[in-house]
Amino acid sequence: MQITVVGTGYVGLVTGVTFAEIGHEVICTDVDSAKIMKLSRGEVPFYEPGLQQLMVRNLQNGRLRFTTDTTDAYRFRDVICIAVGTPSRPDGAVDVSYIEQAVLEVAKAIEQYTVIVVKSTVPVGTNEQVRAMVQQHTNCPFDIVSNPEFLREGSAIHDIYHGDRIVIGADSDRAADIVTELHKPFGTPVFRTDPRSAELIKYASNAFLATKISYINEMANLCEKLGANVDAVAHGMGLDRRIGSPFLQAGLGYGGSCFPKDIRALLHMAESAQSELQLLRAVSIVNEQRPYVVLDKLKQRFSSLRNLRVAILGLSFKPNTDDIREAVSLVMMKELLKAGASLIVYDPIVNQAKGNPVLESARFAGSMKEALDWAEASIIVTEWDEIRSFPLLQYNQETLKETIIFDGRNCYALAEAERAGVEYYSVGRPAVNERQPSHLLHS
Ligand SMILES: NC(=O)c1ccc[n+]([C@@H]2O[C@H](COP(=O)([O-])OP(=O)(O)OC[C@H]3O[C@@H](n4cnc5c(N)ncnc54)[C@H](O)[C@@H]3O)[C@@H](O)[C@H]2O)c1
Ligand SMILES: O=c1ccn([C@@H]2O[C@H](COP(=O)(O)OP(=O)(O)O[C@H]3O[C@H](CO)[C@@H](O)[C@H](O)[C@H]3O)[C@@H](O)[C@H]2O)c(=O)[nH]1
Repeated sequence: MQITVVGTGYVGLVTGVTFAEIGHEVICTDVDSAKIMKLSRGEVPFYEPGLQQLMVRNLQNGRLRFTTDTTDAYRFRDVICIAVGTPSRPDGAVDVSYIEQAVLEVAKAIEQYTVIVVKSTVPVGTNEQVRAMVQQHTNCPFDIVSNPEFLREGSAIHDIYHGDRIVIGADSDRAADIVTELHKPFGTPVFRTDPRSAELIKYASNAFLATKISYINEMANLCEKLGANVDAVAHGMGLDRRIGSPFLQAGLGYGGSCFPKDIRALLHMAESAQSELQLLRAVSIVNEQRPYVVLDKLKQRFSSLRNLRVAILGLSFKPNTDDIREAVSLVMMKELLKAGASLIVYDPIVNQAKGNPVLESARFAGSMKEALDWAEASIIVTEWDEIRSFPLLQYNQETLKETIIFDGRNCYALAEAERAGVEYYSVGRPAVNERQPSHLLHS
């Protein structure tokens, strides 16, 4: 099929490249001309494992191309997928202006029956609004299909090939058949429904996953009071197939470009519809407290954080991505700087401030060792493989002094910390080699 993907961010680019890989003729377009130039040269502007290789292969075989020319991109296509951003407004509502702008350009350009697929995460009712907008600007026949995306950053290619479902929200059987056909080579089960339900499935799914995370994080708080181990609790719970083990990893909570934004959006949608989502409100509050749970441990250990040298290990909102949107590392750094601490940061991929004011106030280390050499306390924020597999024994041996470890992602077994003789604080588990509060280390 002749496909166009609008927006070359994490979703758009991965979608375009994988559609080309399964045999479609794909054009990707973006308003950001610098990005399009970069992509045309075969350079992926962000870090996503496996994407570069797949993209270059499809550029070379001619099934994939990039352009800023919207007439070229929209005129004679079977399917146009919209994958532009839908950020939060200050009140939590979704800013759909990028969708509106993209759709307007599509409506003005199409010259044959076209299926317009909305892949972006959009509030319930948006697909209907989009239909009305397109109708006003074209006499061409068209259909709108809601087709929310469920990929995760860091494992996006894997997720596209091994998805649990493809949701198709359409009023037209003809359009739903085309979108089903489009995805057929992936072999993923298809669920067809109406557009409003499809739109809500996306938000309800993200909110449910976030609920699992906040639930286990509250259990972690309780474990600390009762002397239980949250990793054992999560494991034992997850063995029940009705519960399942994914998304029960306690820690610093969820961040990223989706969960926080989508939960704000769902709360806003519910409020506008005079429907109260009490559970989801609590999920969000629990999540906002997570960085402070670990920061409080630091405050208890050191009576003052002033001039304390702290290493932040991991900056991205999760491993295997360079995305720092709503990353918990930024909240923690801001609070530590406010308390007068000095920071060194290390992340295997995020190695510059990217114009972020919080990151600009920290020193970047070129390696874990450099960060540990300098720091008196280390906070594990993102569980990159390199960070989680760093031998605990080396924390002290490398530095020839004691580095107190605050592990926000429970990367190490408690027995390992005991064996290594390190002073180790994690989440929802007893402390190892706990010492009394002191100023000594940084006096
Ligand atoms: N990031 C994820 O993992 C993920 C997963 C599932 C769903 N989503 C949803 O998918 C959507 C896109 O997310 P993202 O993270 O890929 O966004 P992104 O911010 O990384 O990229 C969006 C791209 O759209 C481009 N754009 C904006 N207006 C445009 C227009 N009129 N024409 C052409 N291009 C335009 C921007 O320049 C940018 O390159 C959002 O609704 C998001 O909630 C994201
Ligand atoms: O047990 C867990 C699992 C995740 N997280 C955190 O939750 C956040 C989100 O993680 P993840 O869901 O793996 O990454 P995303 O790329 O944000 O993907 C989510 O958001 C996307 C955008 O909507 C959806 O498409 C995906 O299905 C959904 O998983 C990260 O900060 C993780 O550290 C935990 O704290 N504990």
